[in-house]
Order: sequence, then C-alpha cells, then structure tokens
Amino acid sequence: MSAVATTGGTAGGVNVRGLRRAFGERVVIDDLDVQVKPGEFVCLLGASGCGKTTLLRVLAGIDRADAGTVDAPSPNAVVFQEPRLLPWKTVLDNVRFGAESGRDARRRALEALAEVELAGHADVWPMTLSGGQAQRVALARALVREPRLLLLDEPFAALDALTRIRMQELVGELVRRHQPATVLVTHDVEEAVLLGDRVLVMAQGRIVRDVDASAIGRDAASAPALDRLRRELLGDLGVTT
Ligand SMILES: Nc1ncnc2c1ncn2[C@@H]1O[C@H](COP(=O)(O)OP(=O)(O)OP(=O)(O)O)[C@@H](O)[C@H]1O
Repeated sequence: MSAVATTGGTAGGVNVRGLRRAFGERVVIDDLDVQVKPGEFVCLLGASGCGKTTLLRVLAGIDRADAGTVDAPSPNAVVFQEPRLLPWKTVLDNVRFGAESGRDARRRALEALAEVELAGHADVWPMTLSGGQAQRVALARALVREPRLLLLDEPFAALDALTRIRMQELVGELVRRHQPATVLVTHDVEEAVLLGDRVLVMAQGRIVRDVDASAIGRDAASAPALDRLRRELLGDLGVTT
C-alpha cells in the first residue's frame, strides 16, 4: 500500500495518484488517477453508486484516502444537490457563514449575492426562497470563500428544467470569471458536454474515459461534434441511442 498524503494549500490544480477508498469490503475507488488544472472545468459522469461523491468528498478533505496521494488546492468550496442553508439565519448571514470572518466579510457576502443576482434578497429568510434562489445562495456562500477548488455535487438535479438551464449558464459564467479548478458531478451527459472543458467517466473505481471538450464550440456549427461526443459518453455509461 502506498503512503497516504493529503495536502492543501498548493498553488496548482488537483493531482490525485493511486487513490484508493474502501468501505469495509467494498472498494469504491481503486488506484484512481486524476488531474485538474487551475481554472479548468471538469465534469464527472458515472453510474449511480460508482463513487463520484466519494471522490468529491476526498478532494474536499471531508473523507480520507486509504492509499495514494491527493494534492488539492485550498480553499475549496462544495455545493451539494440541496442548498443546506441555515433556516434561522438570513440569506446574507448564510453567505457570510461561508467566509472567513473579518471586516470585509459583509461587503464580500453582498458582492457574492449580487453575482448570483440576489442582491435584493440579503435580509430575507431562506424559507421564503424558491429552490433555484436557495441554490444560488449556496453558490454565493461557496464564492465568498474565493475557492481555488470548486466542487459541485449534482447542484442542479433538484431544479426544474428552466431554472436548471439558467443555473448552468450562471455557474459557467462564474467559473470563467473566477477561474477556480472546478469538478462538477452530474448524471446528465448533456450538462457535462455543455459545461465541461473536460468530461470524465468513472467506472470500476477509476476514470475510464477522459475527453477534452474544450476545442468543441457550443454554437450551431459544432452540433454534430457535440452530438458525437454525447453518444460516445452515453455508450460509456451503457446507454445505447
Ligand atoms: N460512509 C460510507 N459508508 C459505507 N459505504 C459508503 C459510504 N459512502 C459511500 N458508500 C458506498 O460507496 C459507494 C459509492 O457511493 P457514492 O455516493 O460515492 O456514489 P455516487 O457515484 O456518487 O452515486 P450517486 O450517483 O447515486 O450519487 C456506494 O455503494 C455507497 O453505498
């Protein structure tokens, strides 16, 4: 078994080598390698239960590696499928909760709220928000940390179709502006192809496909190339079209 090393605070991107994570007899991640460059947006696809969330948790430092090396920049921020807001705190205080305390905390929280187009909602209670608004607050709470690594675990899965499209655009824009290394876990091939500079497929505890999608445009002329990629990825996931 190789030495386990989890380091934070590196200037670079994510560098994972030989990662192993098991729960009892069940080996979920087995000799997995993955790299994500600073500013790169990587989407991670894989069948349910293949270990995507486990990988994200290890990258976030919430879960440990049993073997291998995990080099991940800090600070990191995680956005989950549910917004996980504290109901007894206002929207602004929920966002501030993500930040280091300090004189600038309030100003930075207000800026983050403005970035997710919720500047007018600073003083309201989370229970008065729609699902999409609540998820934007969760995004603001992540942004206020100025993460060098942004980890998104199916953040749009619970949203209606229209809200989902708007959120995808917003996240794409925010990542382009702030340039964290970003890993988005999704079940949605369409979403992965739309947002990812790279699309990874995870199976049998490893990354079994690593596709560079950055050269493919998202305009009408690129539709055939995008469709080919979509079909290939669906094939990897065992879906025939
Ligand atoms: N803390 C834990 N204790 C025991 N087993 C766990 C634990 N966390 C995850 N597992 C198991 O590890 C496997 C991978 O889980 P994980 O949540 O990483 O998969 P996933 O690919 O994110 O799935 P989904 O797409 O359904 O969210 C599952 O079999 C799960 O039951």
